[in-house]
This record gives sequence, C-alpha cells and structure tokens, in this order.
Amino acid sequence: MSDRSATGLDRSFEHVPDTDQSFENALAKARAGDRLTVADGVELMTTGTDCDGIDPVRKEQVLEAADRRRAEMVGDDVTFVANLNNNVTTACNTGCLFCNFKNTAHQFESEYEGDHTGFTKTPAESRAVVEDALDTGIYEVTSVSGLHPAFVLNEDHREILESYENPYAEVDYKPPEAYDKDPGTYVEQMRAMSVGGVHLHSMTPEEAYHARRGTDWSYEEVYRELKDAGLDSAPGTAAEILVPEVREVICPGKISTAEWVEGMEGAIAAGLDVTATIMYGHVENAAHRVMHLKVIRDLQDRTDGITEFVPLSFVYQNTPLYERGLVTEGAADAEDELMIAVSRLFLDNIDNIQSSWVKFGNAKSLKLLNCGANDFMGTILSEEITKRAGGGYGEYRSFDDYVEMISAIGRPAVERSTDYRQRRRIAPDDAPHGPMLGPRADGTPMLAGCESDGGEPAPADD
Ligand SMILES: C[S@@+](CC[C@H](N)C(=O)[O-])C[C@H]1O[C@@H](n2cnc3c(N)ncnc32)[C@H](O)[C@@H]1O
Ligand SMILES: Nc1c(NC[C@H](O)[C@H](O)[C@H](O)CO)[nH]c(=O)[nH]c1=O
Ligand SMILES: N[C@@H](Cc1ccc(O)cc1)C(=O)O
Ligand code: SF4
Repeated sequence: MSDRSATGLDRSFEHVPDTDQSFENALAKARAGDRLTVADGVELMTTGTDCDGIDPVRKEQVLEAADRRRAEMVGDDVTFVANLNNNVTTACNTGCLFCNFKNTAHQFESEYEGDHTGFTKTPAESRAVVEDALDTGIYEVTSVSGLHPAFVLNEDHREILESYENPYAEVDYKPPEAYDKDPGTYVEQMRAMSVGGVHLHSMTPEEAYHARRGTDWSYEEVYRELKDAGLDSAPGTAAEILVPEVREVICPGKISTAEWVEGMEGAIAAGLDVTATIMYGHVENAAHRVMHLKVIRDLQDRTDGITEFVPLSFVYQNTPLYERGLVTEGAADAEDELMIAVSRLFLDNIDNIQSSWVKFGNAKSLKLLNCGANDFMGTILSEEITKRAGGGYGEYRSFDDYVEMISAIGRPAVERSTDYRQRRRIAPDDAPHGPMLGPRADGTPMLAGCESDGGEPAPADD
C-alpha cells in the first residue's frame, strides 16, 4: 500500500482522507447493511484513518463484509458476457495524461509524413469486424473511441461545425478530406455496428459530448438519435475520478464531473441502460475514491439506469502520468481489493460489481470475486486501451477459460446479456463451452483451439 493513496500526504489536495468517524463504527454499519456516508466509506477504504497504511486484519473484515453483501444482493452466480471490443479510432486531441490509447489527430492527416501506431476504421470496416464476430456467437459489441476531429453526429452537425469561422480551434473539427481515413459520422458507425441483432454498447459521455460539440443540442436528443441508429446501451467510462481537483491533474481537457453526470442522465432519459466506472490508482487519494462512489450512488438514486459498476485499476507503464513523474506505480493489491469491497458496500443501489480481468489478470480478478464482485466482464476478443498503456493480461478469454476459473472458486458460471436480464447457467462438465445468447450463438466455442494463457495477445477473429 503506498502512502500516496492511503493518505494523500504527498499532494496538496483540498480533499484528504480525514474523518470524525471510527473504523469500528463504519464496519458495524457496513455489516448491518446501513447506508454508508462518505466518512464511513473513507474509514473502510483506508482501514481506518487512525493508522498509516493498510491494516491486514481490518482489511479482511471489510472484504468479508463485502463478500457477504454480494451473496445477499445477487447470490453466488458469476456472470460474464460474450462480447467483442471494436474501437473505431485512436485519433484524439483531448490529451488525458493517463491515456496511451490515443494518438494526436494531426498524425492522421494526409499531409503528415511521419509514422504512427494509430488506426481509424470506416463504417464499412467496423461492420465487417462485427459481422465476423457475430458468427463466433457474440451477444454484444463494445465500442469506445478517440475524439477524431472529423467525427460528427450526422450531416446537420457537420454543417453547423463548418459554419464556425475557425472550426479546428473553436470546436476541434476538421473535414474528413484532411485525413487519410474517414470515420464517417457517429450515426453511420452505429448503423454499421448494429448488425444482425447484436447488442451495441457504445458512446461514452465524452464521445456524446463530441457528438454535440458546437451545438445547443441536449445529451438526451443526441442519445435518442444514436439509439434510433441502433445504439442499445452506453458505457460509463470517461468517469475517471469524478472530483474536479483530480480531473484538473489527470485530464484537464476532458468533460467536467457535472457534464459527465449530465451525459449519463441524458442517455438514461433517452431510454438506454448505462454502466458506470472509476479509474483509480494514480494521483487520487481514498477520499476522492469514496466521493466518486457518492456521485455514482446519487445518480443511481435519481435514475436507476446503471446496470453495473466497473472499477478500472490504472495501468501506468506507458502513460504520460508515469513518464512525467506524476505517479511511480499503480494501485497495490490491497487497494484493488478494498476498491471492489467498498464499491459493493457503498453502492447499495447497484446490483453488479465487475471484476475486470483485463486490468487485474486471472489470479487477482478471481480473488476479487470473493471481495464483493459478482461479474467477470466479457470475452472482448480484442483489446487496445490497456495493452497500449502497458498492461499484459491478454486480449480475450474463452468460455472454457471462464468455466474453469469460476468453477475453481466453487461458484456457478453464468452467461449473461449486457443488461443482465437474460442469464444462462453453464454446466461445467459439459465441455467444450460456447455462447448461447448471441443472435447467431449455438453453443459452439468462440475460440476453438485457443489456449488463453492470460498473457498472449490473440487475433480478433480466431
Ligand atoms: C480510452 S477512453 C475511450 C473513450 C473516450 N475517448 C473516453 O474517454 O470516454 C476509455 C476509458 O479507458 C480508460 N483508460 C484509459 N487509459 C487507461 C489506463 N492507462 N489505465 C486504465 N484505464 C484507462 C479510461 O477510464 C477511459 O475513460
Ligand atoms: N468490455 C469491457 C472492457 N473492455 C476493455 C476496454 O475496451 C478497455 O480496454 C479498458 O477496460 C478501458 O480501460 N473492459 C472492462 O474492464 N470491462 C468491460 O466490460
Ligand atoms: N463494462 C463496462 C466497462 C468498460 C470499461 C472500459 C471500456 O472501454 C468499455 C467498457 C462498460 O461497459 O462501461
Ligand atoms: S481517455 Fe478518451 S478522451 Fe482521453 S485521451 Fe484517451 S481516448 Fe482521448
């Protein structure tokens, strides 16, 4: 456990983990199922602000309380989804300091002479990737992208942006002709990816912001138009830490906390389910993490639209935050465990807490299923964000991998739909296992012959 996260001592933040509550009281409330205050959450997250570092005995008490709460709220099932990641473009000028997924957009211009490692897909290319994956049995496609300057909601949006005197400087817009590859419009990408009955999970609040930049359109109307084009639900990434003083350090170019909340409310008002995330383990302290949970819990009290909460542990190796010396490492194991556990205990109105194998690897993500998490993410088949940041836990998990891992901890493996409303318990002895819920799924293994060792990238169409 690093002092940085336990106490925030080495940074001059207004918010620091310092409360009038005691660890014992907070734990008693957690055990009794009482709604926790931010002070309670901070006591649990730090295993007590009365002592430095993490106390191992108190930590086990918090994890045990969270594991019990998980069993009471959602039972023993461990769910996962047959899904594909299809990200459209890495071009982005937002400049988040924790992100190595993006490439600055000028590198994609036809006039640029240097090399770069980024990519942009046309709508037709996106469709072909999803089409191929549908045959393997996927239920869902998840798509998150950089904010390409040529990306617009639709042709009306393009016209508005082109009417600005200096669109690049004022609204981060350049016409597609300036670039090697045209991503089309968001509506075209949605139409392209929403193929063959697949569930389309896309358009984070940051992307929705880009899809309405320079206009007075509401998030709700933008999400409605995207929904009409095939969007089924929206990922709540771009949340990072929903506390302004942290965003100023790690993502000053990104939408504010208030705007992220407005975007999520717009998506929910448009009739979409959403997920919510936290990206932690960088410059923030335990007080910020719990304040973030409060923002999420309040949003869920108002909307009831959040289907799952996903703690994303910061992957530091190739990021500007690390290269500039603003961080020296990511979260310690104990911090990851407490993040999951306190999420479960604090978020009394969100059923599903995800253990993300792409962030934690197999061993830790399995352990986290005994610390309050009940969902085990998805097969994803392709991964660019974590990999480019320096993560090494691979790009896919097969159904056989899932069943083997989940059975090893004595829990039932359950294939789910994105919204958790459809569930299918998998009989462990009936191998090999494949998806059944996707529009073209028939139980055939998606990744026949692939041994996912958790470290080796695999081709998306394997
Ligand atoms: C890469 S962005 C793509 C979508 C869109 N540009 C946005 O910001 O919402 C998606 C999310 O990936 C996560 N992410 C990016 N870099 C990361 C890193 N180094 N470690 C952990 N998560 C990261 C962040 O939470 C971010 O919001
Ligand atoms: N679909 C989920 C993913 N997908 C991987 C992401 O695209 C990305 O690489 C990374 O997680 C962004 O930080 N990851 C999850 O953690 N959970 C999912 O449900
Ligand atoms: N399942 C979560 C987690 C996620 C995280 C990062 C992503 O890039 C995509 C998804 C979501 O849909 O929001
Ligand atoms: S996190 Fe999203 S908005 Fe920020 S730089 Fe990366 S791709 Fe761009």
